[in-house]
Amino acid sequence: MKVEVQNLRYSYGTGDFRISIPDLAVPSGQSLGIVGPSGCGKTTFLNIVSTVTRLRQGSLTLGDVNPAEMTDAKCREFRARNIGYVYQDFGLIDYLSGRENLLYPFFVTGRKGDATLNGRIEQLADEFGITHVLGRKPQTISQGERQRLAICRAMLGMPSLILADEPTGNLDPANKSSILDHLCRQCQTSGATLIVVTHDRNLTDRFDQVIDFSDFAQVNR
Ligand SMILES: Nc1ncnc2c1ncn2[C@@H]1O[C@H](COP(=O)(O)OP(=O)(O)OP(=O)(O)O)[C@@H](O)[C@H]1O
Repeated sequence: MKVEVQNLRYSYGTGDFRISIPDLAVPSGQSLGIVGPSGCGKTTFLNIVSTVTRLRQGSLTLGDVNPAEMTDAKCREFRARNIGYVYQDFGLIDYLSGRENLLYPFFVTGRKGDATLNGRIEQLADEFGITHVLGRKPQTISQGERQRLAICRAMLGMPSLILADEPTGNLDPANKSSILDHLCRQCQTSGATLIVVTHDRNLTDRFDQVIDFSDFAQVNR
């Protein structure tokens, strides 16, 4: 899914933070790495692209869809079908097992019982080395295992866009590299567009383009 942004301006109701992006495009199937200091708006941008944060100024186009023309309910459905999001804090639900966490987003689309989906869980869990945590609750597994679970959840529905906020932040250097390679490879195979926020500039050579968000943000402190 092609992601295109033009003349985007965003600020929160409180605070001095402002972001302004004149023009940014990620062609379908390509990858973008976002770098920049803490607080420069990387997560804010992912939330706008995911349609969770509604844009008030400028335009965002996802494939041939303009989210500004859609209701919140339509955006929610669009998101569930087309976008996988690896949250910075993982966003796993404590009282659900690993497997239930993977399936949770599919309640929205009614695909929870889908046999293909269940088969893909086994395959992804094997590839990401988390088969042993599928029956366990998030608080009983390691940070790195939680992170890999969150990545698998984002990839499970074969979305055409994957947004990942520091997806390797809690992993050791060898795992960082291999998990990111894996994420990029999976996206290449499925043709998904990938946008990754990272603080680690050693990892950015994998992406088709890299943008430093300090060029876009204004923060008065
Ligand atoms: N809900 C909110 N209301 C007001 N200000 C906010 C809100 N969420 C974030 N901010 C501010 O907006 C700015 C950008 O935040 P954001 O989380 O997008 O930064 P970031 O680049 O992802 O940071 P980090 O690398 O630390 O995760 C920060 O100054 C933050 O304090």
